[in-house]
Amino acid sequence: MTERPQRPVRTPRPQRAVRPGPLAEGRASDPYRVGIDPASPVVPETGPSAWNIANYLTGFRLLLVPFFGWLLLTHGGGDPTLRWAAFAVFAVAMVTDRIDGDLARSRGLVTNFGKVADPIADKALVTMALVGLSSIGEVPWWVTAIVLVREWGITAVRFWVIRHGVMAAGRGGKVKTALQTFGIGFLLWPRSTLPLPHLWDALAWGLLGAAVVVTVVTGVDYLVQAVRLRETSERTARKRAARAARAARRAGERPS
Ligand SMILES: O=P(O)(O)OC[C@H](O)CO
Repeated sequence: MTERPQRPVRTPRPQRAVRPGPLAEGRASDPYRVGIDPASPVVPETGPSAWNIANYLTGFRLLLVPFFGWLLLTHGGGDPTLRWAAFAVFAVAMVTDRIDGDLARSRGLVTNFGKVADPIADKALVTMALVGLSSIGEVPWWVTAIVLVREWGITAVRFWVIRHGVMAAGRGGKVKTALQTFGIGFLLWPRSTLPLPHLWDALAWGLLGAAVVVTVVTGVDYLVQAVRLRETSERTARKRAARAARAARRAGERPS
């Protein structure tokens, strides 16, 4: 009987390191966990779970959006009681925005999930308010369009750069949200039923006008930050280094 030739023994290939997803709570040293908000506290080595009280509050705020919309739009926005109720729900939602941010910072519950979900919840509420007010003829559609293009455009930009780092809400964004909140809040009031309606009108429109300006300015600022983040991130640096190494290898292989 002839002996079968032995098959060469294969050495196992080294395993590639698994990189956490962009929303995974990596270690503080993980370049994928870069936040560009200098005010953000450093996430500890083993980051907090995304299932925490601050993120529950963000989820609660999202759940309030359809209820708020229903209160605003029922009877074409003409029922003063429902308008006050819509205002109250809007105010509660915006107060939770403040509370969840404070809780996350004071209890070390800042997560990448929260940094992305929190602005989305704010935008959902502002979208419902402005679309609702425009559809009942109380805010011009062009104002709503400018604000929504900026808000959802910046959300898209956040996902565009997410592999390079989490672009958390900056100070300008927070000022913008405060101006929008107060402007929209006053517009939700049934002002014609109040004493001095012109005064409330002037206050509401002044605040909303300022909000629109800050909304656009901070939108441009975020865009600049996003482009800079993509150009200077560790991920881009690693890609550049790998490309340079490949080019050097190819140059070395070329016959002289
Ligand atoms: O301007 P943004 O997109 O960062 O949003 C700011 C947040 O709404 C602040 O809570």
